[in-house]
Amino acid sequence: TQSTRPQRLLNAVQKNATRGDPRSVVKAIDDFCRHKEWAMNVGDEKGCILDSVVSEINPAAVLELGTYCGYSTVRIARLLPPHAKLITLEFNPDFAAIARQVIAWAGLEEKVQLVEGASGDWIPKMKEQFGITTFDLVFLDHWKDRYLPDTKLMEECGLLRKGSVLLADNVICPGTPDYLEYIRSSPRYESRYFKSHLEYTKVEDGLEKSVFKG
Ligand SMILES: O=C(NC/C=C/[C@H]1O[C@@H](n2ccc(=O)cc2)[C@H](O)[C@@H]1O)c1cc([N+](=O)[O-])cc(O)c1O
Ligand SMILES: [Mg+2]
Repeated sequence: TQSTRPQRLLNAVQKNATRGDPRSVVKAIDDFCRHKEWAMNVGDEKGCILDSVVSEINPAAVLELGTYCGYSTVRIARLLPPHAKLITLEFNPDFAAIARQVIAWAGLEEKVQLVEGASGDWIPKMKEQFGITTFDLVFLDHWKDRYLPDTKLMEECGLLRKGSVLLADNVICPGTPDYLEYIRSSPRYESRYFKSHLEYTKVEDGLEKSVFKG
């Protein structure tokens, strides 16, 4: 049977990365996507911006929307302090199965809770299911038309506190125009655009960092 791209990406990790070494897992995926098959990971260039935002916040509770193969999950989790938790939501069970193995290869299972299902269903259940009060950081990288409804849902569910940071991938390419319009015009957020490039290409893309004012 034909393998899928996520399966080939996992094979590249298992072949080229060292177990328990998150940096080598990140490098193996970037090498695979740059030289073998493009895949929609945040990538190394935008990944460095992600790293700096995570390190600046030093978050105890992180939510990632859109795990895919677990590339950004590993990038974020490797920087978290002990006892910090990253909850990552993945809708596609095949992607989730691959991501679990990538996260395990990096040795980060203790810090990551991968939850299968739709963000719209799970966001309202975060508090009761996972004992979350608020998230210090949310990384949005799932379906682009879900960024805005899910942000409004997180506000309504009281999952954001004064100072919570939303970091959104792909605000230029593929683009999230309704989200950008909302977040940049809302008095409840301080937003800043980090110009970069679409992963593994020269096309412009960037990350929007938005701090919730409460
Ligand atoms: O489309 C993009 N991303 C959509 C990601 C979607 C992921 O989020 C999951 N999800 C998890 C929970 C949900 O509720 C819904 C989906 C989906 O099952 C998928 O794993 C994209 C596209 C390009 N591109 O160049 O075309 C570049 C990028 O960086 C991108 O992120
Ligand atoms: Mg993306």
